Amino acid sequence: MTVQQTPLFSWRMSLSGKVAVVTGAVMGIGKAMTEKLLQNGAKVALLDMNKTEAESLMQTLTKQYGQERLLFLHCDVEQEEQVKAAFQKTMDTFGGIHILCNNAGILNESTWEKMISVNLVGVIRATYLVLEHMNKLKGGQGGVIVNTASLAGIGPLVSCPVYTASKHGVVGFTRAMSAASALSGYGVRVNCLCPGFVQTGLFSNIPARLGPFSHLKDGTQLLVEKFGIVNMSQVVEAFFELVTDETKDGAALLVFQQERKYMPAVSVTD
Ligand SMILES: NC(=O)c1ccc[n+]([C@@H]2O[C@H](COP(=O)([O-])OP(=O)(O)OC[C@H]3O[C@@H](n4cnc5c(N)ncnc54)[C@H](O)[C@@H]3O)[C@@H](O)[C@H]2O)c1
Ligand SMILES: CCCCC[C@H](O)/C=C/C=C\C/C=C\C/C=C\CCCC(=O)O
Repeated sequence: MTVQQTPLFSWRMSLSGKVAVVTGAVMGIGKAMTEKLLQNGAKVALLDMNKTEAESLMQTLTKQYGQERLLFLHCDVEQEEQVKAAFQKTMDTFGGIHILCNNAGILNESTWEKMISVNLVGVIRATYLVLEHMNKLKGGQGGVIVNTASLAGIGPLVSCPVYTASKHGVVGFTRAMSAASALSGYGVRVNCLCPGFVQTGLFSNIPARLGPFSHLKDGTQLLVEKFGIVNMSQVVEAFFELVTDETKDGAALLVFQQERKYMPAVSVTD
């Protein structure tokens, strides 16, 4: 990968000509990530289940960035064959995959097994499948994976125990997978993004999403007031740092309303 040295010892990867895949790409945080990648010269494959939103987004993006840098692929991250086919189509169209953003996620404590399936199993599945293309030991060019976790990946969102579990799982998987990749020589960095509350579709109709814990909605509202709402631009800047800063591997970047900070790694061997 092309790197440029910038002050303060950070190594920035240029995105010009790089190929990125974003899951959950047509709305909310995934859409903002997609736009940031395009603004910085990447080609992007947008994977999502929502064909209607995809259609209008693709029209807008095509006008701005050109058809040759874009690909929409209808894909449910729960479906192994769809994810495999989407990566293959991206390889065939753009000739490689350098960046994977495992962003697709849902919040519904009533359908909790599905939530684990999308939020955690989906991330693991896409990671293993993309490594078939990215892993330097398998002829790939290396790359970076950024998983969208949440502040609920490092502390409890009490009204959402299973959502919390799914995001703690994403943080744990990120850290261990990063170390496994480094020790194995895959040439793939793995980081995760942990935003606070962000104004998106997921952050709406909250009481209904809490299912058996809808009676805890007032406490949730207090937590929202305590943490505040994080602007999408802050989320996107944090995401961009995790993608481009070559020194970040196994990092969990917390995004608060006023600041962003890295969660220190905890060692169990010291
Ligand atoms: N909004 C927040 O407050 C917040 C905070 C921290 C983390 N997150 C996380 O950010 C990620 C994006 O959420 P958002 O807030 O942008 O939500 P959103 O609902 O606005 O967007 C989610 C996107 O994912 C897609 N999607 C859902 N299930 C899918 C599946 N099975 N396969 C493929 N695509 C699927 C949807 O169609 C949609 O385009 C999620 O992982 C979420 O947990 C959200
Ligand atoms: C019901 C709203 C759903 C939004 C989900 C989304 O992922 C956002 C969650 C944001 C914050 C709440 C989660 C946990 C807070 C607990 C601890 C944070 C610890 C912060 C610190 O250690 O400094």
